[in-house]
Amino acid sequence: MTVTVRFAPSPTGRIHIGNARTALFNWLFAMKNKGRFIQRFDDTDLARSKQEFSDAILYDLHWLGIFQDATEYQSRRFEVYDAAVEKLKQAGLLYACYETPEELDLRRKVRRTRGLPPVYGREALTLTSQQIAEYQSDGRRPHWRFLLPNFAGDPQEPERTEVHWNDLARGEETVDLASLSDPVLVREDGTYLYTLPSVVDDIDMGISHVIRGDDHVTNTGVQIALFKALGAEPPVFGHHNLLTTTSGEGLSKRTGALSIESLRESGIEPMAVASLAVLVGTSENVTAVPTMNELAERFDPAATSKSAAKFDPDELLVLNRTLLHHMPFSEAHDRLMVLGISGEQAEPFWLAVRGNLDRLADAASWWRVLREGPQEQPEFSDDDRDFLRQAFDLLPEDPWTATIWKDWTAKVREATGRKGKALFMPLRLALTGLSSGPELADLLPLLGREGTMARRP
Ligand SMILES: Nc1ncnc2c1ncn2[C@@H]1O[C@H](COP(=O)(O)OP(=O)(O)OP(=O)(O)O)[C@@H](O)[C@H]1O
Repeated sequence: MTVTVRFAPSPTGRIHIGNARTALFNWLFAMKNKGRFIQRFDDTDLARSKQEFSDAILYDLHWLGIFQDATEYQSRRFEVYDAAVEKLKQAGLLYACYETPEELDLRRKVRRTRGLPPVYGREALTLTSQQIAEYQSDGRRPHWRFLLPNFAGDPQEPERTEVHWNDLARGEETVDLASLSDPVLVREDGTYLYTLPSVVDDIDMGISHVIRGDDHVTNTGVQIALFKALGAEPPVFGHHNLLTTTSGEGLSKRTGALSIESLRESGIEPMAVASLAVLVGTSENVTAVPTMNELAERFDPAATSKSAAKFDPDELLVLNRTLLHHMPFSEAHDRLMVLGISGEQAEPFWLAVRGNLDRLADAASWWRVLREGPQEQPEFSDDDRDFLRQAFDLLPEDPWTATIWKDWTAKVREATGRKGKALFMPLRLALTGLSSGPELADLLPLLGREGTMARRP
């Protein structure tokens, strides 16, 4: 069996870190199993869905390192859903209901006072043709409910209303269909709710594994019943825990909180985002994983905890630094070019500064320091200025060797008697204008003798 997974967001805003967790779980699962990844846009709500959001979601996924084998739009597939509706009607599994929301509300209240579960009592199944004609002449249009089976496909156990599945992330799961109303699949105005298009597409697109957030656990019972009603074998399901903000609030595309776009714009590396989005809320340690292949090796859907996990963007900065500190020049090359960092010095420069970066773009300010000198002239005491002049006069002549920094500072130490911070700090300030930064032993060869002498106070 070919493993085929899908990520199916509604294109109603930019995706957030929780959506990214779902997309990554699917992508890593496909990677591990040499499977296919289908990007499917749940855009049946034509009023709220926008093409610009679908495009932006693809952009965000590509930035993260997720590449789809196919892209599908539910809004282009209405005939397929209409055909499934016909099939269900023919089988007597989709029935017309005429109740208004107020009438349904009243019935629920009555059921509650009688101690019955507040589910739909299937009253529409017993409507006479005269009652239906009356509703229709009143201008009422039906909505359509799916008749849930009162046994989970097993004629030997007609009393059983429970649906069981072995969840990839949560293990054995059970939903009791008796606790649910027959779900509405088609609204009065003929539009579809989420359930039917999703199941029809999963069948049509050969989805073997449905991996998504645990906000869908209850839906799964109904969906398994619908797969069976449409004559298909249900896929394997996996429901991972949701991510929340640090204060425990849920995420929504509509608020824009923790959007992938905002994380990218704040200069975070995609693999820092992916590492935290996948490993947080699991029994794995959260570390910066440099490549998707390595993350796929660490990924285990069964390692997720059952409760929601807090996503702390401050943790991203730590992971970001670790990734940058080890990032090879070949990986940084193109982005450094965009920052104007190129030429022979680009590689030694990168190796010198990467250990000091919070964000890759910060390399530009170090490049400026190197090219133009300190951006702010430091104030020196008379003592330090005398010391610096003496030190710069001791700068060895060309050609320099790899040990130039060691050689120079040894001479300075000997001549001035200064050592430790008293020796290094004025030199660092004179060379860079800053009190901390990359190893001066690495910067000095990049400055060259001329560049270094130009910084003599
Ligand atoms: N906070 C979250 N943490 C993890 N996964 C989530 C989270 N929110 C949504 N998902 C998952 O993202 C996928 C896409 O869902 P959907 O498009 O409905 O996103 P949403 O953010 O919940 O929706 P909305 O547009 O209503 O804000 C689903 O599989 C869902 O389970």
